[in-house]
Amino acid sequence: MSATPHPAPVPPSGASSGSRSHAIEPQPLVVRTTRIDPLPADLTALVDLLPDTRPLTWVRRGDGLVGWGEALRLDTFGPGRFADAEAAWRATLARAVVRDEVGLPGTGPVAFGTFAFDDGGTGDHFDGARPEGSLVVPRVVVGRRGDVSWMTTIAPADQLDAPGPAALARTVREPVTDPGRVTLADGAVAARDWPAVVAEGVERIQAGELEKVVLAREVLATAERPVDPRWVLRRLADGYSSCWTFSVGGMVGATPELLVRSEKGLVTSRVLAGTIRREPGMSDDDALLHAAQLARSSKDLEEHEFAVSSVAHALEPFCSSMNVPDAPFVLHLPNVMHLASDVTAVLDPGARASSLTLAAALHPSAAVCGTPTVAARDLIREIEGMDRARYAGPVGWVGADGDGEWGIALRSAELGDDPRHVRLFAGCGIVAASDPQAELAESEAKLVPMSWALGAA
Ligand SMILES: C=C(O[C@H]1C=CC=C(C(=O)O)[C@@H]1O)C(=O)O
Repeated sequence: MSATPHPAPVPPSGASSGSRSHAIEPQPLVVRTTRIDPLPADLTALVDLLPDTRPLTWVRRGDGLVGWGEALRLDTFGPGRFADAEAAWRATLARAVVRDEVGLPGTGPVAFGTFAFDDGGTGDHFDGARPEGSLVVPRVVVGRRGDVSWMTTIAPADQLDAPGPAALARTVREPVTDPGRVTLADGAVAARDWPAVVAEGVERIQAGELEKVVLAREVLATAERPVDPRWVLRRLADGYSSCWTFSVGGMVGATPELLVRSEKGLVTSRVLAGTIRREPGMSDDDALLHAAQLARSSKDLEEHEFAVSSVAHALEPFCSSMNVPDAPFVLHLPNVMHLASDVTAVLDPGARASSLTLAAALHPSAAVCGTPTVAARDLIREIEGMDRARYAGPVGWVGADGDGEWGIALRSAELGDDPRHVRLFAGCGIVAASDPQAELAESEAKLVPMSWALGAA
């Protein structure tokens, strides 16, 4: 096992140590979950609890988890980034002392995680200095599921805080600030040059090297004032409430794509691929016409089929039965519509697979990489011209029993070390019939949630 644990110092608000410590054996964690009064029902209620430092978030339609502070961080590197994280999480749990008075998914010990798209196998970007995977165990987690709300406090045994609502009161919560004027600029590949990258992808597909590749681009945002992640999270949770709004390790976004949810033996994956733009102010009638056009588009249906089969194929070894819909439905979002399929399966108890194991097996699906996987990943490394970092990688949470939820970090951005700088990402599935200029327009539409959340659009 090669995870690097970062034991917490003694922070009043649970802030991270940020330093590396290879040899320190972390203290066992003491975990306590208690029920708290129902939280207000508005969408951003959970997000509004967050302090401004390194907020952890996984919320949808007002339910989910938020966390802060760092009881422990487990950083992993290279191709073993998932397996090492899983082993380190299990070892942490084996020594933990847990009192869970609620007993729902997301109560008890929880780790939020984020993983890089690429395994760091090759390339100039991978210098071994930046982890390709991180699990963060917060000091405080607040969760809500329907009308049940809870709080979990997690602390190394030698740093116990008073549990329960007192932990909320102790949190230093600065007022949420807006980033001021935000300007956008080209990233590693300029927007005007990106269609040529797509054209190269199309050519390679037409030459028979592969069937589908997902190519992405970045846009760099510079804000007048430091970007407060809570500003972005609130707006995303309000404006994209059917998506999963996340914030882990500086990656923030509102993803419509659920890589996997594993809950009490039932596995769900929402697979998306195939997109049509939704113009601002489009009438409902026009939206329906667009939806019908998307549902009939052979190019989009082909793109979608690759993604669905990659998910079904990856889940199969872990499941005793599976339902793969015959045809996709159209998912309506404020900026785009997608072809979507909800794949459901029953976990084979003999496989003993956690949600993290399933996420590792599913990643990278053809919704973010391509078909065949290795050829597509190699082409991405060769022609995309940027470091995806954690864009399009798994992001989510895992609990003590291995159940959890992992999204794909899409419609996302990376908050920089300089808090005024943000990298926004968007990618498009490319097949033989793709048109580079139309893909550029599609990527612009996929950038809308983050640029809007920043106030740049
Ligand atoms: C890669 C992205 O979207 C994927 C998910 C849904 C639809 C997609 C598409 O139609 O190309 C992409 O496969 C992205 O948003 O950056």
